[in-house]
Amino acid sequence: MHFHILVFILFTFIFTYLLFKLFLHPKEKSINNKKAPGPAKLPIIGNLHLLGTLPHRSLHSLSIKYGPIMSLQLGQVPTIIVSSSKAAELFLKTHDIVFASRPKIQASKLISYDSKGLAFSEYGPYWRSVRKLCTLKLLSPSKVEMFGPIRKEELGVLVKSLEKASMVGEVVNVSEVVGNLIEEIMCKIILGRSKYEQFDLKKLIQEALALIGSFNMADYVPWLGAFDLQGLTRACKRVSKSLDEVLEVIITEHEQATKIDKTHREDFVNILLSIMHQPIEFENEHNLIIDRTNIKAILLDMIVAGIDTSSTVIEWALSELIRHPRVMKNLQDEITNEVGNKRMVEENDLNKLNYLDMVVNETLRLYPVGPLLIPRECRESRTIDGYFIKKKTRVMINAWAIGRDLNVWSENADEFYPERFIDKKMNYQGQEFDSIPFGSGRRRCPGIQLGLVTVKLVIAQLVHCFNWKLPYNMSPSNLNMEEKFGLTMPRAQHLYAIPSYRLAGDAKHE
Ligand code: HEM
Repeated sequence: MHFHILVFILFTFIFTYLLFKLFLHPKEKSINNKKAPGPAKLPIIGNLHLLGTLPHRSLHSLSIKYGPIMSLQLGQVPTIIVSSSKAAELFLKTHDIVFASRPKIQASKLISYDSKGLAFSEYGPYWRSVRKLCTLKLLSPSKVEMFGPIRKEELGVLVKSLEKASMVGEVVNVSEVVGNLIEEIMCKIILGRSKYEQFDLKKLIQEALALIGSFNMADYVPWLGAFDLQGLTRACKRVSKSLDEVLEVIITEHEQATKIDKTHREDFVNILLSIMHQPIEFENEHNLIIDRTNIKAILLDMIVAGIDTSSTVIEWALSELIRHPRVMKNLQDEITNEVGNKRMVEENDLNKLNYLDMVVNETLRLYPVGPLLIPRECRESRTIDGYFIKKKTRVMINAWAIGRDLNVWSENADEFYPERFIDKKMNYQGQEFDSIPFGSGRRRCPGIQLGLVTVKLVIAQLVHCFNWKLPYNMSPSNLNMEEKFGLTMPRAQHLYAIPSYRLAGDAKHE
């Protein structure tokens, strides 16, 4: 019985699709507008089969054939892939407002309260208000500085445990300890604490990250979504229910603590609760009164966007430093010259460490954690560089390809060579397009400052306090550097290394 219904539905869709192709397509063509070049597509799936397991690499190869503005059909979604810095500037600066929206994806609808957070909400008064709120109240320079003691404390704990490991020559899973460190830091900043006996917050966050990053057929061939063939709809609903329960507990706990003690520590939950039920913005008579659902959606976005990003950058930087002893030595020398060898690095040392900046810029160029940024959606039909782009077209910016463009970065573009940034200062505020690890334009990352200070401090500390060598006498040049594709782009294999403590015996490290 069910089988017959399924066959009937499939035939109905295929029939509708063919009708659409026969009668609508010629009409489209008759409009004299040039489409960006792209590969031939298959019925129903379009070009989905060309993405492969590492879409940023497959799309880069295709762009060499079809050009920096390439047209694809992903299932039923017309898509433009942007693969050069010049083209990115057109989409993210010249015509930024046209491409400042996000497509609705199923995972964000189900997990992130119908996209009521920041990262996946469509462009408009709601997004503008929430963005302003997050930039001013949560991620401003003064707030980033205010959370400095949390970074210092957590990093101190890690250094102590690594010092113990170094005494016995233990092999450390660097990817795991860095991941845990960033999770601890971000959960304390966002939620006030990271450990809860009642539930496994870390596991839930990992599940949510995996679901938001997964490739869901429902987003590309919506009529297939009804069948939930990948089981992702069910998984999203289950994780969303558990996360909601957890957020309710955390918020209620904060509300009760505030009633008892007015001098509570500031974290994102408390900051947001202090403005609950208040209008946060008046714009063309749009008056957003922030409620509990808005707060939960914003908190979730901060957790999802804030944790994996920073830890992935640190993991890649340490891998490249271990692979390049010359660069590692230059960096350690710079830090020792500024800080000495009797104390740990402090946050206010960071602005004197120019070589560290270059190492971080080079890591972000080669390993942008969001290789295709977060997809954009075209808000109105527009002709860009002679190519007609229809309203609702999805736009993906291949930041990975842009950072490795031979025309911009010369023939050694694939090499880790921080010195290329000696005369090229990067501030990621939307002026440069040769490397765009934080995106650009209105939707660029609002957590740049928090991300950069965390990444720089952790890298500086770990190479200042320790020398690192690969286990089992592995040669640095043999370290596997393959990546995995997802919401972020981490190493395919965890990084393992042996630390040896290098500060003076009486050095202070708290
Ligand atoms: C080194 C660390 C980080 C990197 C490399 C990074 C990268 C990115 C990228 C590529 C985007 C998409 C931009 C676009 O579409 O143009 C983004 C968006 C975003 N990031 Fe970050 N990010 C980092 C850290 C953070 C942190 C620490 C937070 C907050 C706790 C954060 C919050 C967000 C949010 C909320 C968005 C969505 C913005 C919007 O759509 O308006 N990020 N980030």
